[in-house]
Amino acid sequence: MLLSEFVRSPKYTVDLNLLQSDSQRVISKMKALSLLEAPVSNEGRWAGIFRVFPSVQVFPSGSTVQFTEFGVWMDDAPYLYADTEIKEWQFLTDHNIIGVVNKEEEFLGVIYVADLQREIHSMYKKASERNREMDAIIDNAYDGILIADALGYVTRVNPSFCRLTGVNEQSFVGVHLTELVKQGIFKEPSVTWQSLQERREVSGLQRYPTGQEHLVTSVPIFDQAGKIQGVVANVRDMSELSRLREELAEVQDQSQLYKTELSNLRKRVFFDEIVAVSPQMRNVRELAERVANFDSTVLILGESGVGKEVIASLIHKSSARSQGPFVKINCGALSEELLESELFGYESGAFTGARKAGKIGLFEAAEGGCIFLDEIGEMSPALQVKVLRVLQEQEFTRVGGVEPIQVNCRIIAATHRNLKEQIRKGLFREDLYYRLYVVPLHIPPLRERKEDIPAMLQYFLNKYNQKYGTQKTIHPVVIQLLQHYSWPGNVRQLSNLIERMVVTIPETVICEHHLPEDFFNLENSSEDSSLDVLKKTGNRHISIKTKVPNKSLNAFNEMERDIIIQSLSRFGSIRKVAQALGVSHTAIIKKMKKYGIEKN
Ligand SMILES: Nc1ncnc2c1ncn2[C@@H]1O[C@H](COP(=O)(O)OP(=O)(O)OP(=O)(O)O)[C@@H](O)[C@H]1O
Repeated sequence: MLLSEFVRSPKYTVDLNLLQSDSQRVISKMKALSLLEAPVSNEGRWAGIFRVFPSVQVFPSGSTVQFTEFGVWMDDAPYLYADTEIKEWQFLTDHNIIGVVNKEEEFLGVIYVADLQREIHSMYKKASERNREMDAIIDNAYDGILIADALGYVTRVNPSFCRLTGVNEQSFVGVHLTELVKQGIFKEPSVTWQSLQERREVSGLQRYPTGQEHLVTSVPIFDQAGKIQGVVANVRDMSELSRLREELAEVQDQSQLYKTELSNLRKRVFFDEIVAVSPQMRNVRELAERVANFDSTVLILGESGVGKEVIASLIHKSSARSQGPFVKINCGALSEELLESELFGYESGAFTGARKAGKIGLFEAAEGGCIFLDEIGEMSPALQVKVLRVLQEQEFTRVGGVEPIQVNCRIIAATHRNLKEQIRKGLFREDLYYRLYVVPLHIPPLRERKEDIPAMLQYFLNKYNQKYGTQKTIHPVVIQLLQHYSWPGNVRQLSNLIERMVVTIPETVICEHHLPEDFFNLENSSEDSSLDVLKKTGNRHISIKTKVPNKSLNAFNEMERDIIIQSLSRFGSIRKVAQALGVSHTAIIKKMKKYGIEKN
């Protein structure tokens, strides 16, 4: 703070000439203004102070004084330069005012001693408050703090510093930093000493007598003139940090473990959606689960409706690309041109009818995810070349475009065709076949894995009961019957049949006679006839004689005949059978005649 901030214009300034010529007038004026002291200037320069003594005259010893009737003026009265910095009250004066001059000693004004004292007092108060705050901060800091002066002597350490170094305060205060190194309290090189010598911030690890290593950061302190005042060292407890780091690593490990477990669990849930009871289907499921973890191309082989798309979608859902898109296309459902523009997109104006802005293809749409090329065996050789390029170089060109486009998507292909046969016929490229055949997954037809059928029936029954809010069950005989059906449409056909029966049959139990006629009229290659099936179910009480079955009976007739035979053996009389089946007595007799059934 500079003195100039306190300079004020005096209430009344006395001109030396006036004082000498007419001191009485000066005194009257001062009295009128209730002033005891007034600065005296001589041609704009500081000359001294004129003091009015109301009664007794006191003359400071050694002063050069000039008397008037009631006052005295002193030409050695105090004055200060305006740029004096106020640090403390350094001089004593018995005057109320002090003159202030500039460098040329021209009179600028006065300062009132009382003002100055008040200001200095408040400065001290603030400084001591700040000191107390600083003390509290330093003493309570969790980090260790050491302060040394410009020469390197320690002036202060806080309790944390003593705790971290394991050395008491007395061993530090007043001791030189190099001495502390000599005593082995600080290991060479001392970060703090280095910071002081090099006049810059220095950080480093220091090992202390506790055996522990801590991070020290030392910062030199400069005054306004850039002169070094000392150094402050901050010591951070690294043991706490390394403990936290270890804890964090442990938590991260654990969270990684949970993530893996969660993703495995999710995979399990996805794969549990697939009915797989037969060993063949279990193998397919296991293999699909395994390949899901790798980004390899998968070729799924199998008849229509066996579940190729289900498997492809599950592989995607449980792969690392699961957050990306799963794009599917049936290559057999579109013409070559349309399929090409669907798969690869086209540039603007590529062909008549093309959109002006062009269009992105499905390969681009599958970026970061997976593309499922269903019925790839139906694709034309020209397009096969383009797909091969995607597989080999991960790039393609849009229809009508020249710029290659990079793509990152996993390819899963499927076909019901025998691709080897197609290659022989020249319809499928061998190079593409081997590119696709990295991991082949063969899904057998339903007729080759009959163990799956009861579980499938139950699975679809639950699914459609849930969907339609019904509570249908299936009679065990129907299960047996359906298990031995050849299922040309595989799982899709089975699913459709159950849905149809759940929604069309009014009764709760789905029985043989509910099976639709057209279902059995379908030419199928079941190796067992329905009749054989019923026989195999082995009702030991059957005492029904049947003639040799008529070879021309179709599946439905066979089933009708089986139902009558089975009902007769169960209920014992034609009347009861008619009742149970909800038809007339004569209708049963007619049917028995038709199928050559005799009741003993
Ligand atoms: N193992 C299975 N478990 C449960 N549902 C299945 C299973 N296999 C197939 N499905 C069901 O059968 C239906 C047909 O399956 P999907 O469409 O996957 O067969 P696909 O082999 O791809 O047929 P296409 O070759 O005609 O496209 C789907 O509704 C699917 O949900």
